[in-house]
Amino acid sequence: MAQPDEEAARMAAERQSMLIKPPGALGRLEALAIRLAAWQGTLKPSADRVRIVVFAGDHGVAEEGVSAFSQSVTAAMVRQFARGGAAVSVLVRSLGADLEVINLGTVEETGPVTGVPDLRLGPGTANFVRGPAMTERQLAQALRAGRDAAERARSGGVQIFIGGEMGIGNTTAAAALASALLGETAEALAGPGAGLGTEGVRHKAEVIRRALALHGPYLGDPLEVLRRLGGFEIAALAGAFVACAQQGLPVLVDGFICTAAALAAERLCPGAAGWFLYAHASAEPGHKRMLTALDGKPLLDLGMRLGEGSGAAVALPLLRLACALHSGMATFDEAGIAGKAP
Ligand SMILES: O=C(O)c1ccc[n+]([C@@H]2O[C@H](COP(=O)([O-])O)[C@@H](O)[C@H]2O)c1
Ligand SMILES: Cc1cc2nc[nH]c2cc1C
Repeated sequence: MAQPDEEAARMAAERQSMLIKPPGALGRLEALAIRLAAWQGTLKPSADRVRIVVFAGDHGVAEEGVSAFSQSVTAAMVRQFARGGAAVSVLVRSLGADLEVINLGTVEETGPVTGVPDLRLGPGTANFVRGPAMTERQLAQALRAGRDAAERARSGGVQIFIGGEMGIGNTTAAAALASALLGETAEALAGPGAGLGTEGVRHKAEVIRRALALHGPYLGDPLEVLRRLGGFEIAALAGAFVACAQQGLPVLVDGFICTAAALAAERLCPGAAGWFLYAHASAEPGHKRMLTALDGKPLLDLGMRLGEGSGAAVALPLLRLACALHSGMATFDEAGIAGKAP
């Protein structure tokens, strides 16, 4: 695991105390700048070079009727990511960030989509109510795809890594995964996802309960939990997040599904979460429990529940502004302003 630079953190904290403001007056933006300084090993950090990697995949458990949308939406959205019409496409343009989209296995073929490598590991995962979601080989390949994306980002000079996901049914997989990892009930983690009503959420919790009963004896090992209950995109995110932590590349974690992947990453590689920031509180009710388990305090709470990395993209300007204030403000000495009253 990479280690943050504590000397850079100390110097950044000292600089914060010298800037022309009452100590602490910039609230959490101060701690954010200091953490980025420690992660980047520099007094004046920046969050200019950012990459969003969206992993897409379909879920066998969708056949249980756990989503308000049809699986064809997953492939359709992959095409939109590339064509520029999706929310994340607009956000990356607006932020000047890079976007990578990786199809790990949609039910519908997307056809050739410019700029989207087709790493399909199958036509979606298997239905985990009947057996494991992935084979060992599929899990290894998904983890590898995530690791490769993190390594490309690192070697490309990216300063902040954002993972995104697209997969109809993936809030069921994320809830099942988190339920197994946290020892929480299915009811505590099942929510509306992309748009279920009350009865739909009740059915979704029942489906998760059945899956947990089936896989129960094998849920002691986080890798096996990921293989049995996860998804291609969730495993890829977990692989990417572990690799980011190992290389010292900070991660801005998006919503419900990405946080489930962050939880899996922390269980696979304890200490990895030391490199994660949580962008926002998803409207999906179970998200809070995952954040509590990770001791994560989201930056924003806008009621978002889109995925695609969109919540992280929306939070990115806060990181940039924290860095700009930290680097650009004058110190009391420079401004010739007296400090505290004698
Ligand atoms: O990121 C979130 O917090 C979030 C919360 C609810 C839904 N989503 C998105 O909605 C899709 C999954 O919803 P569902 O109901 O099909 O499981 C998937 O493509 C996610 O990106 C995302
Ligand atoms: C249209 C649509 C877009 C999405 N983007 C991420 N998840 C999504 C789910 C749906 C249904």
